[in-house]
Amino acid sequence: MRPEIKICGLKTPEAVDRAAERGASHIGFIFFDKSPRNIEPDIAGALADRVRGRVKSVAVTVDADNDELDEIIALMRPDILQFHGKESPERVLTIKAVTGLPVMKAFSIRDADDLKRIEPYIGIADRFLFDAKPPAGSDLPGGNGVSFDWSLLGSLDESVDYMLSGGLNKDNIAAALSETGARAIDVSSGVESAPGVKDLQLMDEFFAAVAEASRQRAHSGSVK
Ligand SMILES: O=C(O)c1ccccc1N[C@@H]1O[C@H](COP(=O)(O)O)[C@@H](O)[C@H]1O
Repeated sequence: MRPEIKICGLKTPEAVDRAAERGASHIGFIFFDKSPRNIEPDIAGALADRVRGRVKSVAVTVDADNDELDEIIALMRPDILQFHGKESPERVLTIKAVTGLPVMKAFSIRDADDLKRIEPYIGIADRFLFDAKPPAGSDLPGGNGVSFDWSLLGSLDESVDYMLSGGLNKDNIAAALSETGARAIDVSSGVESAPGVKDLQLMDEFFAAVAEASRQRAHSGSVK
């Protein structure tokens, strides 16, 4: 079965429309000043409106305060909040209760201990997102185009619902799916021609690579 696909860091109508045409399940908008993908909430709202009801929109924030979240929710009207910082389980719980929105909590993974950090969030976060640790010196907690050791996910309980992220692209997505059996994937810089610039051709090639990998896996009878 084809995984859910989130295309993250969108900034143009063309890229939003192409993601929807190709069957993206989610589109993500980045609210982080230092990111080349940073976008204003009202612009993100207008972009999300193009596909509202067909593709879920995700607001990606990093330790955002209440005022920032209020503004994003009012102007963008996201379907899901993605927390990509050090938000505590209590913070996730509070924001869910106050906003009524589902929260996807991101974790950066390098070793098995990093995966243990999800434990206090089980039953609180609606989904997890596993990304790589940022390279030394990076200003960004995500969107760095680097992968982690996917075999680490083999230790996860089947019931843990997650999106696989970090350095995915058309050339490695088949291996990533085969190794992890991920039911949802997230890509940003792997479909860009330059930081923050989505490339429609690379997006097409990514969707095609996912479709081909999914066909192969169905053909081989893989259940992972
Ligand atoms: O993309 C960013 O600039 C960003 C900034 C701050 C927090 C998260 C960010 N991106 C997230 O990281 C994943 C992985 O990106 P990539 O595919 O490795 O480039 C991306 O999908 C966003 O969810």
